[in-house]
Amino acid sequence: MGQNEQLKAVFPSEADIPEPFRLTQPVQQRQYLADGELKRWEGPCQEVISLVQVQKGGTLQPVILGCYPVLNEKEALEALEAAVRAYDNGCGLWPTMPVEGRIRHMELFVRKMLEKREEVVRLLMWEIGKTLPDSEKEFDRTVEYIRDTIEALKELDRTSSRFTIEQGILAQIRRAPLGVVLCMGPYNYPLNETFTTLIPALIMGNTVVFKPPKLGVLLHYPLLEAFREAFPPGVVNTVYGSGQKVVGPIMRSGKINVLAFIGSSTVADTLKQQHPKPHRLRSVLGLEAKNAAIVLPDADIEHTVEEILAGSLSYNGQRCTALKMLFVHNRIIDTFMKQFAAKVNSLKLGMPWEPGVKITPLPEANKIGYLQELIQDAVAHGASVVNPGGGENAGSIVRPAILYPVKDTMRVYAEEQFGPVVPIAGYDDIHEPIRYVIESNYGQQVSIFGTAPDLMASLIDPLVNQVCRVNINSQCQRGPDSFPFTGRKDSAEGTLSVTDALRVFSIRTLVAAKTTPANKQLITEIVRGDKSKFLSTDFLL
Ligand SMILES: NC(=O)C1=CN([C@@H]2O[C@H](COP(=O)(O)OP(=O)(O)OC[C@H]3O[C@@H](n4cnc5c(N)ncnc54)[C@H](OP(=O)(O)O)[C@@H]3O)[C@@H](O)[C@H]2O)C=CC1
Ligand SMILES: O=C(O)[C@H](O)COP(=O)(O)O
Repeated sequence: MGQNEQLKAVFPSEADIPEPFRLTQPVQQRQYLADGELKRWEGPCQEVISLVQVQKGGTLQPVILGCYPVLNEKEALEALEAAVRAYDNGCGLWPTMPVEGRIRHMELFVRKMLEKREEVVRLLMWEIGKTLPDSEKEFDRTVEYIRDTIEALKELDRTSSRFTIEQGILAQIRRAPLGVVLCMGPYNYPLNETFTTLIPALIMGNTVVFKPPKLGVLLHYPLLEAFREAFPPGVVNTVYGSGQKVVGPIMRSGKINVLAFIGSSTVADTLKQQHPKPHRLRSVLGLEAKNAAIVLPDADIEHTVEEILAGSLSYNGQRCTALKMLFVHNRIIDTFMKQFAAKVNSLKLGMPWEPGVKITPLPEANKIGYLQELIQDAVAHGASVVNPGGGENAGSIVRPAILYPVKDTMRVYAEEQFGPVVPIAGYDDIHEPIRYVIESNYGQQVSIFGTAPDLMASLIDPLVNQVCRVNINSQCQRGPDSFPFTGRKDSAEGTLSVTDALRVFSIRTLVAAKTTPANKQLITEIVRGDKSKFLSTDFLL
C-alpha cells in the first residue's frame, strides 16, 4: 500500500464506528439564548462538517454534524442590550447579588452541566477531532475549574471586603464587577478556553455575551438550557454567526466593558480596534505563541524526547502552549534526532475514539494547505523532512513532519504553525537559542532540558524576564490552573488562573463615609435594616 492509501485507511466506514460514538442524528440547533429565553431562529443556518471523514465507495466523504443559527446584526445587538440591561438595571438580581447568591447559581449550573457530559464529550470528538481521553479531560477540567473558582471567590470575599477608618473616613472596600463582558474562545479548547473567562466574569457579577468558535460550536448547545435555568435573564447571552457580522457591531457599539478573547493575535487586534475607545477597553487576551525548547548537551535524552514528543505533538500540536521550535545542541543532535524520529513515526494515527490514537484529523483544507506551504518553504531553503512521509495527508489527516535543519530564513522559524510540524535547529553557542527567545514576537514560555545546575541556573533568570514561564526538563503547559497563565509581547494581555481571573474581571471600589455622629447613626440603621451590602458591623465596635 502507498503512503496515501495507508493514510486513507485510517478513516472508518460508517459501519466501523463503534456504537457509543456514533451520532444518532444531526444536531439541528435553531435556538440561541438571549434575555433569559431560548429564542427560536427561523433564519439561515450554517452546516457543521466534522473533521472526521468516512469511507464510502473508495472515497472519503464528509460527515454533516448539524447546523447552527447565523444571526444578523439585529439579533446580536439585542443580545448585547439584554446583557446591558441585566447589568444596569440588575438591582438585587445579579451585579448586586451577594457573593453567596451568585455561588448558589453557579453550583446549580455545574449540576446541570454534569448531566450533559456524555453529549458534550462526543461532540468534542466529532467537531474538533480531539481524542476521547483529551475530550473527557477538557470537560472534567472545566468542571473542576468552576468548582475551584467558587472556592477561590469565597476566600477572596473573606479577605478583600474589609472596613477601614483613616483620617476620619470610614470606608468599606469591595470587589465589584466591571460591566458587560464579551467572551470568545478558540477551536482547540472550545469549551475550556471559553469557560476560563466566562465563568470568572459571571461569578464576579458581570453580565456576558459569548460567541462560541465555529469549530466547537455545537457542543455548547446542550448547555444553553443549563445557562437559562441557572442564571437570571440577560446575565448570559449567546450569539452565533460570522464574526464580522455579529461581533463587529457588538464591539463598535462601545457597550462592551471587557473583551475576553482567547485566539489569534490578529483577530484580537481587529476586535480591539473596532471599539470606539480601544485604549479604555479592558482586555483579557490569550494569544499566539512560539514556545521554544532548548536542549543542552548534557540533557537526559530519553526523558527529553518523551517530553518534547508530548509538548510538540499532543492534540496534533494544536495548543498555544505547544513547543513550536526546538534547539538541540549539535553535540547530541544525531542521537536526539534518531530517538525523536522513531517516536514520532510510532504515533498512532486514527479516529478520536480509537484507543491509543495520538494524531487525529485536522480542521479545514486551508489549515492543511498552510502547513504544507511551511514545509515546502523550509525545504526550498535547505531543510529536509527527516521522517519519511512526514507532512503527507489523506483528507483531513496529516502525518507529522520533522524539519531539520531549520534556519532563520524559513517561515516556520518564526511563524506559529499550530499543527503537526516540528522544526529543529542545531546550535553550538547557547546565545543562539537565547537570542531567538529575545527576538521573537511572542513571549509565552520556554522549556530547557539539561542536568548541570550551574548552567541551568544561569539560563533561568534571563529567560524568565523574556517569557512568563520557564519549564525545567518538562514541556510547556498551562496547568495546573491555579498557576498564573499569561505571556509577554504578542502572546497575551492580562493574567488568568483561578484567582487571577477573579481579580481581572473585577475592580476595587469604596463606600466611604465621614465618621460624624449623624453618619454613624445612619449607617447603623442601614446595617440594621439590611438594606445594602454595607453589612458588617465591625466599624461600630
Ligand atoms: N494563549 C492562549 O491562551 C491560547 C491561544 N490560542 C491561540 O488561538 C489560535 C487558534 O485558535 P483559532 O480558533 O484558530 O483562533 P481565531 O483567532 O481564528 O478564533 C478565535 C475566535 O475568534 C473568532 N473570530 C475569528 N475571526 C473573527 C473576526 N474577523 N471577527 C470576529 N471574530 C472572529 C472565532 O470565531 P469563528 O470560529 O466563528 O471564526 C473564534 O471564536 C492560535 O493562534 C493559538 O495560539 C489558543 C488557545 C489558547
Ligand atoms: O488552549 C491552549 O492551547 C492552552 O492554553 C494550552 O493548554 P494546555 O497546556 O493545558 O494544553
